[in-house]
Amino acid sequence: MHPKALLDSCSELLKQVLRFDHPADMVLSRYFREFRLGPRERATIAETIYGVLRKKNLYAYLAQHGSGPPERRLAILGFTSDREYLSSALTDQELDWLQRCDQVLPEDLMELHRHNLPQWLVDPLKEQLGADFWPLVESLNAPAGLDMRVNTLKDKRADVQKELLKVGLKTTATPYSPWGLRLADKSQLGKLDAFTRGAIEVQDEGSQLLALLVDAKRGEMVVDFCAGAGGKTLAIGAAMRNTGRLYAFDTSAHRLEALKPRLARSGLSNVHPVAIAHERDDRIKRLAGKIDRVLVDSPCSGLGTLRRNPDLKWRQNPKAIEELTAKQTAILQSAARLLKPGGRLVYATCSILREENEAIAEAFSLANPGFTLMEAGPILTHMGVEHADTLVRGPYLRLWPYLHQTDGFFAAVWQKEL
Ligand SMILES: C[S@@+](CC[C@H](N)C(=O)[O-])C[C@H]1O[C@@H](n2cnc3c(N)ncnc32)[C@H](O)[C@@H]1O
Repeated sequence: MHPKALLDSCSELLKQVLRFDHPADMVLSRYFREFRLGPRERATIAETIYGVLRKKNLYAYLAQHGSGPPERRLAILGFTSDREYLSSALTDQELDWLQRCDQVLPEDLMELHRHNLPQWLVDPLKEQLGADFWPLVESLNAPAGLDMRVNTLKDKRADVQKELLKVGLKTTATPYSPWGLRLADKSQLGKLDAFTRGAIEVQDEGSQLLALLVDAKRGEMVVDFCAGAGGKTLAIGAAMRNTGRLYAFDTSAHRLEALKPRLARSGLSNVHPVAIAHERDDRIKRLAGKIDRVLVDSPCSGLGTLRRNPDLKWRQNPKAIEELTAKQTAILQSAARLLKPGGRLVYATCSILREENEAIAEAFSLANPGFTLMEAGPILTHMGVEHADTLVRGPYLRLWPYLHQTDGFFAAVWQKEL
């Protein structure tokens, strides 16, 4: 594709994405389904769009001084291909403006143009993190790597690693999860034999650690309350060695549908997907007091995944967070009723906000004296996770991209009294 056409595609897509009517990945997949492009062109377009979303404050500021349609100026600033290739698509005026942009020094910029966050997010993050605010910002504005979980029901991690190396994919064992492999470069895994036979699934190391906290055992009754497309369900089902009964609940039948082909690949037959109407559904009431372990991977702002979904920081707002926290409280309270005496409850999010994490857990502990908060660190150590003490803040699991190279995750664990 000629660089001029590629830049035009980026500008057109930015116009749609920056309306924030739909998630950016949805807009991109629709575009790629409509226009058949090569893998390099798709990568350039996607990275340019994500690059602009990551640095929207800065680019909008620099774009004020250029000429031509604003989306084109943003696309030029975020364009990920090499400068020579880009230059061949630009007018002399644009080249001149771009050169002036290159000369702007970070120390001359206002804070808002350096952190590229909406102000409502800056204050709570600074309060929570102090001097670590800037390392966090830097990590959130960088693209994420690609982690996989090895399905230990089918293969050993070391064997899969050797198999992938034979087809030219160099991986390293993830430092914390005993199930994980990390790819140095992003690759398409869908056609690999290891993928089609269910030996690997794409899953962030942080998500793997959440499934490890459940510590589901052979023969148990387990509920994944917000199973979605089943990322954690598959990990828990394999940990149960395909025995017992694992219910995968979700209010979205559509998301549960996406679990089915993954289940077929995984070889698991202990998983029972159930679409529920809401968290007080009658089907849940029938299971009250019968379940050994419950994972609540709660709907949340997703702000821990900004490396992969940078549009979320522009799509979320304080009102939406408030609504989410009410939902999180209600779901956790309902899910807790499922547990047997002595059972384990895990509440998790992929948010970095205290409101969706510690605040929900603290309120639950206060309202439910029959549940004892457990220390996440020793549980993870018991599960074979090295350096688990570096993954926690107090009793809670707290993962950060700048510290752990995972998405941002939170988890709290309770035991119901005997
Ligand atoms: C964070 S996502 C789950 C991701 C999934 N566990 C995974 O590992 O891929 C949260 C899920 O909660 C579901 N959800 C929202 N409200 C719910 C409710 N009241 N009860 C159960 N699930 C709900 C959403 O449909 C969404 O799939």
